[in-house]
Formats: sequence, C-alpha cells, structure tokens
Amino acid sequence: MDQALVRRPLEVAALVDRLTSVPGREGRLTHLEMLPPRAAVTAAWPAWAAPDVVAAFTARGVVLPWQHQAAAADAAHAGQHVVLATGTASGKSLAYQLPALSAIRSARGERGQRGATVLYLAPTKALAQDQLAGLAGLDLDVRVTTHDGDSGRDQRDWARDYAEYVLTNPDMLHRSLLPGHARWASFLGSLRYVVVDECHHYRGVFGAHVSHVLRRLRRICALYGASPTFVLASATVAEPEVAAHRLTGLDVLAVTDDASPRGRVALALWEPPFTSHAGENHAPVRRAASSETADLLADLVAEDVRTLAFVRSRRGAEQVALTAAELLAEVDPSLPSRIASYRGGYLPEERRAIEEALRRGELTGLAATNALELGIDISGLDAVLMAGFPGTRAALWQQVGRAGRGAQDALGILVARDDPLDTYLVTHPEALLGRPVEATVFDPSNPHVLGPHLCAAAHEAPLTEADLPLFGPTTRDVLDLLTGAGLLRKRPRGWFWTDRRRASDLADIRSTGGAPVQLVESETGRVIGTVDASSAHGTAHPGAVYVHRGETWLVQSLDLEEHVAVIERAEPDYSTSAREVTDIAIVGEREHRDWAGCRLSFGEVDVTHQVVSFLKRRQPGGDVLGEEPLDLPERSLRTCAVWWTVPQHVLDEAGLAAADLPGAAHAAEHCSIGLLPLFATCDRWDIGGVSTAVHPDTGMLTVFVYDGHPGGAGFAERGFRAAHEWLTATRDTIASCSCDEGCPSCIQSPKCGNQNNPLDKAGATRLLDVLLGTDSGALR
Ligand SMILES: Nc1ncnc2c1ncn2[C@@H]1O[C@H](COP(=O)(O)OP(=O)(O)OP(=O)(O)O)[C@@H](O)[C@H]1O
Repeated sequence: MDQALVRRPLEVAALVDRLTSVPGREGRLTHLEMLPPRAAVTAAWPAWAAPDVVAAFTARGVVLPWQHQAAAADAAHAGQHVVLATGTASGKSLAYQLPALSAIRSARGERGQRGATVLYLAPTKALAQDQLAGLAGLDLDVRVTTHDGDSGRDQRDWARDYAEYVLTNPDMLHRSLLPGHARWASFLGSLRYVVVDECHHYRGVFGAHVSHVLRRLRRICALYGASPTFVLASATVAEPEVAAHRLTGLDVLAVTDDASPRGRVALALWEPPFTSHAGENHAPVRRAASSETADLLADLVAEDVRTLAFVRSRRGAEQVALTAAELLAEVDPSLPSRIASYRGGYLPEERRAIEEALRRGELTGLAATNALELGIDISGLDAVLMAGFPGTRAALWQQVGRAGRGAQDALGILVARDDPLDTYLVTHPEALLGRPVEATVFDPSNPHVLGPHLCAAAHEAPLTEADLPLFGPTTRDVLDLLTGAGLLRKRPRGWFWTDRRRASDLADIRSTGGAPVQLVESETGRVIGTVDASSAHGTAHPGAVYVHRGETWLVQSLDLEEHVAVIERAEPDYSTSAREVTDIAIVGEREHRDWAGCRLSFGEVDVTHQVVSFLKRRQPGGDVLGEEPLDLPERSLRTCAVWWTVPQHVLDEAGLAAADLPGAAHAAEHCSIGLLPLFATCDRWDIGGVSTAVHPDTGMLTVFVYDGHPGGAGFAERGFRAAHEWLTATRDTIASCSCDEGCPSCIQSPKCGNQNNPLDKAGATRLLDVLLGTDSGALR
C-alpha cells in the first residue's frame, strides 16, 4: 500500500513548537504566519469543451474544474488573451489544455488532417518534457511532440508537418521556427493558442528578448492569416495583467482568484544566530543558512515529516543533505538513507525515481537546488525549507506551495542568509505577506535588445510602417540607427535585411554582452563550462579560484581575444574575490523628483569598470591572506541608473560631518543594492552601485544604482518608481540591525571592491533620514 495513505496528519503548530523549543534556538523564529485553509469552489464543464477531452480529464480524477480553471478556459475559448496567476498545483495546465485540446479535436479533418494547432512555450526543456508526459497521460488522439535542441531531424519534420500541439521554448522559436517560418507556414497559419507557461521567468534582459520573440511570432502568424490567443500562466506573479501585457504587447485578462482547495499553511521566518567568528573588518557573522537548514531538515526527517529543502547552490544542496544525514546517523543509523539531494543535470529517469521514492515515503528529506523548481513534479509534501529567500515572493510562494496534501496542514520555513534582503524580510514579515510590490521587470525598449530583433524580424519578412507600433515607441529611432549602420536597407516598401548572415544570430537571448568565455582544462583540453563575457574579468582572471559543479579549479590564464580561460583542478584553502574600480558619468537625466532639497533621478550613465586586483581569503573564515594585482583592460557600459543627490547645505543643516559622508553614502549604497531585488525582481548581481561624497557631474553627494546590462534592464527604473518604499526599507534594515558597526546583514557587501571600506552605519541612517525626510516626520 502507498505509504502516503497511512501517514498521520501533520500538526503544524505543535511541530513548530518542538522545532523552536530545542535549547539554544531561542529568538530564531522571528515570525509565524498561519494562513487559513480554503475549500475548493468548482464549476460546471464548459458546454463548448470537447466531450472526449472532458472524459479524459474525468478519467484522471478531475470530476469538475475549479472555478478559476473554468474562468480562464472560457475566456481563452472566447478569444480573450488571459493570464492565470494562481498558486502552485492549482491546476493551471487544465485551464489551457481544455480549450487547446478541444480546439484541436473539433477542428480535426475527417481524414485526420490538422485544423488547429497549439504552441506551448516553457522556459526549460525539462518543463516541456513534463507537459508532454502529462498530455500523453490523457491518452487522447492528439498529435503532441516536443521541439527542442535535442529533437532529431525526423522528429522536427514530423512536428512541422503533422503535429498539432508543439511544446518548445523561446530559444527554439527565436532560432528555428521563426527564421524558418516558410516551412512552418501550415502550422503557424492554423495556430489557435500560444501558451506561455511560468511567465514570471521572463524578466530582466531575458524578459525583454522574449517579449520581442513573441511580437515576431504574432507578426509572422498574421502573415499566414492566424491570430492566436495567448494564455500565460504563473504561480502568483504580481500585477499579472501588467506583466503579461508587457510580455506580449496584448491586452490580457488576469484570472487570480484561486479556487483550488488548500489546507492550513504555516510560514515561519527564521534568523540564524550570530557566531563567534569575526568577518571582514571584525564584523559579526551569522551562522550560514545552509547549516541551519541542515539542522532543521534532520529534525523534520527524524519526526517523519516529508520535507524538501531548497538550497541556492549545487554544492550547498549536497552539503545540506550530507550534514543532515550525519546528524541523523547519531539518532538512528537507519535514518540517513531517507535523505537525498537533487540538483540540475539529472536525467529524466533519475528525476522520476526521486519523485517516486518521495511519494512512496522511502525518502523523507530531499535537499535540492532551484533546478527542481521547474524540473520535477513533487507536490504533496509536509514541509518546505528555504535556505535563503528565493529571489522573489512569487518564487517563495511557489516553493512553499510544494507542501500540503489536499486539506492537510503544511509548513514552510524561510531561513535567512546573512544579507540585507533576507534580514529585512525575516524582521519585516509584512513585506512578504502584505500587498505585492514586485512586478516582473524588464525593458522592451532597450535598443541593445530591440535592435537585433528588428533585424531578425526584417529577415523573416521586410518590416513595414504598419509593423512599427508592434515593437514599441522607440522602433523608428532604432531602425534609423540600424539603417545608418548598414544592417538594414530602407526601400520604398520598408526595411530589408540584405546581409548573408542569419539575422537571428545577432541576438543571444539567454546572455548579454558578447561571446562567453570557455573554461578549458589544461591537461585534457576539455571544456568544463562557460562564464558570461561580462563576468569573466571578475571570476575567470588568472589566479581565480573557480567553483564549478562542486569542484574547485584554479585559473591559469585568461585569453580575452580567444574567449578562453585555462584552468586546472586544485584544492586551495582559500577563495578569491576580484577588486574592481568603477567610475560613472551621467549621460542624461530622463526624469527626476524633488525630495525636500534632495533630488532623485533616473537616466542614462556610462559606467567604466576595471578589475585591478584580487583578494585571497582563507576558507573557512574569510580572513584576507593577501592581494595580488591584475592587468586587465577597462570596460565600459552605457546603461540606465537611478541616483540621488543631497546638496551640501542640507547635509550641513542635518549636522552630517564631511569626514563621515563617504562611509555613510557607501553604506547606504550597499544596503540599497541588497534590497532592490525585493522591488525589481532582479538579482543583486544584476545591478551595481557607486557612491561618492562629491560627484563631478552633480557637484554633490551622489549615490548611483545602475543596471549591469548594456542599455539597462528596467531594474534601475523600477527603483526610481518605487524609490520611497525601497529607500525606506533600506533605512529600516540598517537602523534595526543588531550589530554595532555594520555587518553582512546590513551594510557589508560580498561584492565590494574596497573591502567594505569605509562604511558608516550610523551615518547611513542619518543620511537616509535626510533624504527621506523622516527627520522631520514628513512623508512624501
Ligand atoms: N479541477 C480539479 N480537480 C481535482 N484535481 C485537479 C483539478 N485540476 C487539476 N487537478 C490536479 O491538480 C494537480 C496539479 O495540477 P497542475 O500541475 O496543472 O498545477 P499547476 O498549477 O500547473 O502547478 P505548478 O504551479 O506546479 O505548475 C494535478 O495532479 C492535476 O491533475
């Protein structure tokens, strides 16, 4: 018998009590939120649904659709573009499969000719494979296939000529389907639905690329007389209609009322304690989130609570599983075998075996990287641990949503890492539980992204005046630039691509900034991996310690012209961090706001970086062993930034001493970079900052936060729009941190090129008070 059926129900409140009452754990639980259970609301099967499709779902245990499924399906059937933003395991697939499969079945010709087609887009191949398995499981007479980099020639031909439901990804659309549209004419001309699954993944520069790929798709479909309905899906993306509109350029209806059943969910916020170690500049250091997670995982498995722990790195996931197993071995030698790890790169069979072992109860604990998020279909667990905030609230709820079977209680624990964002969240639960602040951010008008897609579009079919609105208000200017550069030719009938190359090769939609650097093993010449061109100077310079798939390598040389770094296996007892000097010049301010004598601006900047040296730090501990110079060229980046200035007289009035200003501005900059991801769905590595007591372009104290991608990614702009909330959160994080002089939880940055010097914690709070007007209690 399946052990899942005989397990005792989880008493979540009592469980949390036991976890927190372990001696020494006082004060670690900073907040416990109990979300009430929710009963299912069902609806009737829509009258238009094909009877055999309904029968197939019913046979798989879906007696009636939930209300949100029916609402989204009805809208899509009526030709209304729709975004379904409901929780994990809320049956989003059925909502689009019902109209999609019904359309295919009812348009099918008498001799089996295809009448309607469906294109499903997932951000990863693994997710498309899971959808394929789900569709195959329905056992319907529908011709479904995946189309990705692994598909063979025959499979591709079959997809093009016969398939009715093609599961692919934006990369294939960009590189294969659209450039080869003439061969796909019959498929594209019959296209009824385009499904964009997990649409919150399309953010930042990647989001901007995908938004143009979708616009190119719409244009080519129109060429063949089709105007497909778009259905987007994502678990709890904030402002779904805004995000969906930005992604597709269409008016999209949002369906957000989740009518699927849910048990009680407890969300615990957990802060690891300070350790006796001292970090950089003698700052106190908190216990690592992964060590704390390993303890909690061991406790939960010992209690037979089925638990999934999300850990950021592959090495971390393996370490958490190993540590938890060691802890359990001390309790009972049979327990360690109940824990495993999961990370990217597992084969489908291995993934299935893990799913199966968890479902059957042979495994009780699994430590996984985020690769699991999309690659594996595990739900119905009891508890989810998160070693660090997973980046966005949408991702947090998606991970917590893995726990909970039917009406049973579920537990989620967010374990804070030692950084400003996590610290802020576990001490300000309202930021996680209150109204959404993060929208999926990207900037489709970035000329570095738009330009290559206009070339690709012109290659697919000459661009005409009528196409301009589709690609946004800056299209004409970018076309003029492309024509001036000789990439496009303007003729009376429009803009033409006349080059012999494939225009789609101009846009690398997953990467930014040039060819990646290959990491080549010196002994064998084997390519071990790649690093983005933009980060190669900082991570693959000569002497760098590079960690790849849990193995440590030492970089021998970096050839920037050949894009190759030669590396060798090594086990050094230190890590390295590059030291970079950055200059920033204002190109132009696009918008500004006045804040009581201070000024907040958004605009274009030129950022110049140079990696000048690297530090060796002893591991563990992080003590600096020495600094070695590097001879790498300067790089420059034109991008977007948000910046704020405080005039001298305002600083004088507030009593801020000149000597304290560099440290105060530097500390405020670090913490604000740490917190911007909460408002702009970015990673702290996507953005950078510069602060100075007097900047040559403004003549005043200025703090900049810029997008680390050419042309900008929309993050700095989002910071400008949400500046008051963002900088208030920054101020609160610094002021409420329990350290004395600053620590990694508030103002120290792991990325700082100046060894976190100078930093002035008290000065930063004062400075932000002046900027925000909180000195006088004024609120803007
Ligand atoms: N109306 C329904 N009644 C009962 N079960 C349903 C219903 N709709 C879907 N299910 C079941 O719920 C489970 C989750 O469905 P599905 O995987 O489509 O959810 P999802 O929202 O796409 O999840 P995720 O966010 O993980 O992608 C599946 O096992 C599915 O068969």
